[in-house]
Amino acid sequence: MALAYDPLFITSDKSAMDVPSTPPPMMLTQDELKRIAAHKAVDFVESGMVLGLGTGSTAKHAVARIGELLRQGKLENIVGIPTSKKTQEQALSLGIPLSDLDAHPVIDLSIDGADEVDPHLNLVKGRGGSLLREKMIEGASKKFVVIVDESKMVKHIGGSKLALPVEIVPFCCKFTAEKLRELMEGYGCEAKLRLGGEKGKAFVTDNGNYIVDMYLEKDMGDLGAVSDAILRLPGVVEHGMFLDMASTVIVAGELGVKIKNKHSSCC
Ligand SMILES: O=C[C@H](O)[C@H](O)[C@H](O)COP(=O)(O)O
Repeated sequence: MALAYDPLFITSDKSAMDVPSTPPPMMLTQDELKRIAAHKAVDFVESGMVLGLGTGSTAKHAVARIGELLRQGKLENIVGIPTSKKTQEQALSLGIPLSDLDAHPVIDLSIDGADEVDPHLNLVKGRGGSLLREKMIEGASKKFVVIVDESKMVKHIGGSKLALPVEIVPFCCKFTAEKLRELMEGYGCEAKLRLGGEKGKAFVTDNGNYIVDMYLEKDMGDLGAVSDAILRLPGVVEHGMFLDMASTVIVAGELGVKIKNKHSSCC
């Protein structure tokens, strides 16, 4: 059944977004909203581009769409740089030619989901465990388009009582988790080693590392200072705060699609 969704209701203007131009459409599922945001992002893709391919339940719709356009001959000469083994598998199954950052150190456009987005377009990512490769690839991108459903929009990242993931080396992981907890104690932090690996063991990232999920009770305030402090801890590989990296965030909600661009997004 066709969705009762008005694709023409797209705005990058806050005031316009606040006043819906169409009656509320029928309820869309979260997955339908994710797909709508993903397809809108793929409109930015042009033939000949080197593309960062994101990971997760939203990004998979973008990868599928890119595969579909290639198959239809509407896109040509695309090279994809996958941000995880899972995305690599999906892209290969769709016939998307793949490469890596060694061969393509500059990426034209990356498209990926996020766990949280604040009004300045700072992100939390990595609840799916792919934050390191994502940060490397998206950080090497001329344009980074983030795709989310409206449930991901928050006032302050990391303060939602959902996890801020930190990738750490497996060596003495409890020691590093405790150091993280101590560092973030002032924010009411609980630090948990992520499980979900074989036989209930630790979750292992594509890079052979572990993840500590930090649950914070308070907002972090100076995100840059917190980021630096986390990265200074020996044993930490990377964290899931993506500060000042997104060029554009595409938010799909019940009332339409909102496009937020860097430097014109705030408040
Ligand atoms: O590690 C996972 C990635 O950062 C994902 O992009 C993020 O967790 C958002 O995933 P989803 O689109 O499934 O909510």
